[in-house]
Amino acid sequence: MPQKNTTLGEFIIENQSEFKYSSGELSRLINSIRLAAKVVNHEVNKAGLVDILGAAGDTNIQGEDQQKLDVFANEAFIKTLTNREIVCGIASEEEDDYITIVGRNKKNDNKYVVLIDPLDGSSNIDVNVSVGTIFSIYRRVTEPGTPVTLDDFLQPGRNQVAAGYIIYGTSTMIVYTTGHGVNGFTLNPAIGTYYLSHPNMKFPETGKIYSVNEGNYVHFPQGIKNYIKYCQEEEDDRPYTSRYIGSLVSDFHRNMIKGGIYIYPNTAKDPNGKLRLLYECNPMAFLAEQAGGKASDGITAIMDIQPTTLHQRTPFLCGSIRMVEKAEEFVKEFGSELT
Ligand SMILES: O=P(O)(O)OC[C@H]1O[C@](O)(COP(=O)(O)O)[C@@H](O)[C@@H]1O
Ligand SMILES: [Mg+2]
Ligand SMILES: [Mg+2]
Repeated sequence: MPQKNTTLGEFIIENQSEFKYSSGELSRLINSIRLAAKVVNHEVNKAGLVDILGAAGDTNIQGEDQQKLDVFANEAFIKTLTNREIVCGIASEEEDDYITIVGRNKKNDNKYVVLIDPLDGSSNIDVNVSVGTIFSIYRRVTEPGTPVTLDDFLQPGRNQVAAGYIIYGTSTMIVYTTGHGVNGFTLNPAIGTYYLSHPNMKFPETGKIYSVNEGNYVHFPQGIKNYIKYCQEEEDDRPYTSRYIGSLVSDFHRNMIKGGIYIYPNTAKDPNGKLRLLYECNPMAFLAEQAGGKASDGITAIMDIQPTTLHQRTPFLCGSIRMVEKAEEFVKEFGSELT
């Protein structure tokens, strides 16, 4: 068990050998994400004082109004990763297409691709509610020395070599996995160092919290409607408590610590769900499974879905294993079709 208060830098080095390709590249990659997260954290913490609140004036490929902080975070992560010569490609929620990084030596020999949601919970930026960054890392499938292709990004979640999130909340934390459990590190802002504060994080097997935007209830599939009614019944350990921050990272983080389920189903407005498979659902699913939880679209495990497009969406159920299993029972019995 890792020692509490180990710094993130020490932890990365100590655990490098766990990683089957351990040539230090992945460690350098995680270190770069740590650096970019500090840059973004610095801006988030003083958001009201600098011109970083509000819309940036453009829309992204999802048709969403980009917030200034979406654009700032996107640029910070892309710049930091590009300058460190460790990735051969980056895909982002805020970029229409993937970015090819040939590298200073123009040899395309870097081995990893990174997919990011630079700023998660954009609707909460202007109201000082916690937001995050989500990242997913794969080893490329194409030969090093050749340009990266879409195939390097459209890999099933099972192929992830690392994934995690940064939460910019009452404290700033990095929570990640390389397939050997989930660990959380808290930033000591006075000295700019992350310390291991949450070793070996585990989802409680069950919980009493459900997180869903009930404002969309009438547009939910019957199975999800019935599961929400089940959560609200006066029976056994129910009713559960409804908690919904509206930032996936923050709702996930709370549920992983306290036990709970997060649901964003398909709706009339979003027939394939709202959340993006590659840079929201896959990384959270990897963390969930590594922490003993579960993540599916109601029927199929998220990490078993074969992606077909960069920004594809999926219905998402994620959290404590017993709660996700129960919700899946309702989906199987009453269907995921829209009513
Ligand atoms: O406002 P809604 O429809 O409930 O959606 C909230 C969900 O959408 C998101 O904000 C989508 O992420 P982005 O902010 O990165 O676009 C999630 O963080 C959150 O869980
Ligand atoms: Mg998001
Ligand atoms: Mg986002």
